[in-house]
Amino acid sequence: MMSTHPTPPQKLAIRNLNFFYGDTLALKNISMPLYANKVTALIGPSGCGKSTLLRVLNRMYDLYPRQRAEGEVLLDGENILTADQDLNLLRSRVGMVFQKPTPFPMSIYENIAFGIRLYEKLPKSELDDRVEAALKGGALWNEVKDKLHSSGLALSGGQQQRLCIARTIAIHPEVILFDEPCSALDPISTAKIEELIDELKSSYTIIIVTHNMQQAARVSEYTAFMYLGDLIEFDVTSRLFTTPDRQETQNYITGRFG
Ligand SMILES: Nc1ncnc2c1ncn2[C@@H]1O[C@H](COP(=O)(O)OP(=O)(O)OP(=O)(O)O)[C@@H](O)[C@H]1O
Repeated sequence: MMSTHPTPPQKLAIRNLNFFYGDTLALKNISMPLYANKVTALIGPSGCGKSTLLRVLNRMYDLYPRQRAEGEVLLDGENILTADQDLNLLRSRVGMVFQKPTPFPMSIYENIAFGIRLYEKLPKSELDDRVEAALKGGALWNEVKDKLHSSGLALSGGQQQRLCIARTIAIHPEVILFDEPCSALDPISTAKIEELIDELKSSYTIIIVTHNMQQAARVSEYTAFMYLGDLIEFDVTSRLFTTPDRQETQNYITGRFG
């Protein structure tokens, strides 16, 4: 049951979503809102379907045979699961940051410019400005401004993850999906990414998968608890972590399983 907070506008609305890996049903009739300019955390034990749900939101699963979704995912009211979607356009609107930092084997500058060029033809000076703005948005500019042409792979893990975030925001998405973005990072880098997520939500709608319940409690306004492909409970984070409606949620957040 939702508490009585006024609800913000929905950027995405998931309606009666089923997801199949071959014949296996991995998401079972999921319905939930994803609110604009808020951070929503997806939590639950391993294998419950968190990553699967995230991969539906930008049709990432379309890259694989025998994976399919049924139901509706409305982005600004339009169902993105239809066959006629322009998937390149969709993925530019719904960006994704993965668990392991995955910079391209090219310079820091090119890591950002590459994605922009896929969508836009800009004169050099404008491209430079966009690269700078993206690196600033990724809270990385000060650390790399004097070495833009050295390899992105030479950065630390935490810097590489911020480079990946900068690369994602460089193409001006509306939604950013984070799949356990801090699990390969040390506590200081983790704190930086969490701070960054907090800043990014003023411009983007953010969904984050995390195994770390403290992290979910710190960064998100809404939390969805999933178990075995079901959405067990969705609520305002502070409420879900203090007075959940469901016994399964209570068991999970108190560490009794998972
Ligand atoms: N490529 C695949 N083919 C078949 N089944 C899959 C595939 N990927 C995931 N699954 C199954 O779908 C279910 C949900 O997996 P998913 O990776 O979404 O869970 P998760 O909650 O993200 O787990 P974790 O926290 O361990 O990353 C699991 O039962 C898993 O075994």
